[in-house]
Amino acid sequence: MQFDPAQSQRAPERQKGGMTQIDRLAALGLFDSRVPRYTSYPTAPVFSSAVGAAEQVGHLDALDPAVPVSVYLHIPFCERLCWFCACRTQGTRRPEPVESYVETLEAELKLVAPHLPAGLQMGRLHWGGGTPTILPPALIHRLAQAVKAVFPPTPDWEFSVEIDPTLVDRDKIAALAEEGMNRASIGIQDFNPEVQAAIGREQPYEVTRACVEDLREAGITSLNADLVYGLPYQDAARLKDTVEKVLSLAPDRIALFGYAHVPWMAKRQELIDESALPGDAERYDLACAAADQFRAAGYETIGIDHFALPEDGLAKAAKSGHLRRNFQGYTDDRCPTLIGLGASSISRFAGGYVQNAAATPAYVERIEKGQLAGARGHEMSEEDHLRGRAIEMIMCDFRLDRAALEREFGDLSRSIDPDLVAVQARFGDLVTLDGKALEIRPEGRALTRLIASHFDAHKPEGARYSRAS
Ligand SMILES: C=Cc1c2[nH]c(c1C)Cc1[nH]c(c(CCC(=O)O)c1C)Cc1[nH]c(c(C)c1CCC(=O)O)Cc1[nH]c(c(C)c1C=C)C2
Ligand SMILES: C[C@H]1O[C@@H](n2cnc3c(N)ncnc32)[C@H](O)[C@@H]1O
Ligand code: MET
Ligand code: SF4
Repeated sequence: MQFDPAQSQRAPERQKGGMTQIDRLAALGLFDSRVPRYTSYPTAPVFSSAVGAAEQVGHLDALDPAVPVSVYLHIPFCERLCWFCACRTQGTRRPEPVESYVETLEAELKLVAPHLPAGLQMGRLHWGGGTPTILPPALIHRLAQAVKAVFPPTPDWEFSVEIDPTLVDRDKIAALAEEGMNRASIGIQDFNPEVQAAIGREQPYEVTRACVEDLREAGITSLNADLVYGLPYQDAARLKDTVEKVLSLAPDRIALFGYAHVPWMAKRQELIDESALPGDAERYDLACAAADQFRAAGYETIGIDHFALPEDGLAKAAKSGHLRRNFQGYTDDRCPTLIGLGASSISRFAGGYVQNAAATPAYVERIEKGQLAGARGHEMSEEDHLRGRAIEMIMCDFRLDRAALEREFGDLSRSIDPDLVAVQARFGDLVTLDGKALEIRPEGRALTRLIASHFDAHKPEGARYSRAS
């Protein structure tokens, strides 16, 4: 779902020289290509184990205390394990593993603290997962205070939390709000009971609605809802109904992700009935129809898979050219540094990426030995910075500003010129190219990830990504 829905063309209007628009996109590789989602460049699968704790220390020691950092904290636990989910998380119904993990996070914070320059502040904090709301109120307070002790928040800091509406209550929301939570993201995915049964995730509308009311009452100013298209048994009527229910909750932002079926990566997806997944054309039409519905309700399209009300920070960032991409997807966060804490978390520094050991036991082992948990990563060359910015521009703005890259990177910016020419040769009038910029026209936006991948000099040989559409 990667286009401006205002311009999206559904049958029968999408004829183009005897070929339907969808046939044309298919011929260009929309359904066959397997390309990254570019939440970073280089992407996580190409990180090397040659980078680890030593580089992490170097990057932390080099931080400028005058520039606030963003902090991401990963909670890899859920009470239920939805079959469609590709996130790094494990199921538990007991409190002990969660409590012990919080202790490890506290220990990690103590290991990081001596490497931070005096006076460094935190501009943003995000708790993701997994399900952070698996923490009981006492652990929420303990963890938030441990983070704030090491990273004092700026006066206007933002604190966002990923919330499972079926695993949260008023006490947990009150605890989070007391600690400063002002943004929240709820998982919805789909409201249809048949679809929910097919993804192993029961979630009544009423429970979701009550959660939203509690969050609003607690003072949440920006609420995001996650949806997924391309799930088993989804069809036009069901998705339309889901979108109507979502609209009745009036979220400020919506993420509408294309279902990534990657059972070789996420074993639990073997429980998904592949024969019930929508076909290529149906999947494309589902995305178009949902996007049209959000547009009609006053939401603006943000990048390839988000929508936001015009007053929301994400829409404002998109309009002013300040939209950015990070591991959570699209963001209006302009902090150059993201410090990731917890199992599998990725830190982004000016000089490179460092990912913590991914499996929880391996992460815990490192921290218990008194080492930082960085286990993989990538040191950025100047050309990596150039290509990373080029890809981010395409993913965020559908426009690669060649002139801006020249201003920032000088002669080095010429190294992407052959790729610009190759993109124009392959995608023809779906893009425009002049001396100043490459632009993806609305009809070509479904191909955005594929076009971005032309600028990727690190495409791994064996990595099996999810589909491009
Ligand atoms: C919170 C949910 C998700 C995050 N990423 C995905 C989901 C559902 C989806 C996803 N991420 C990757 C793939 C495979 C390649 C692709 O299709 O593009 C999929 C389906 C790649 C990837 N992204 C990250 C990592 C570490 C990886 C692959 C390697 C690995 O599994 O470790 C970064 C990353 N993605 C998410 C988070 C929270 C995160 C790092 C902190 C979220
Ligand atoms: C964090 C968000 O990631 C999305 N998410 C989780 N697993 C997948 C997948 N396999 N494909 C697409 N999106 C997914 C859900 O919408 C979740 O809420
Ligand atoms: N675990 C929560 C949910 O599914 C948050 C989104 S998925 C990381 O609702
Ligand atoms: S969708 Fe959310 S609740 Fe379901 S398994 Fe994934 S992280 Fe856990």
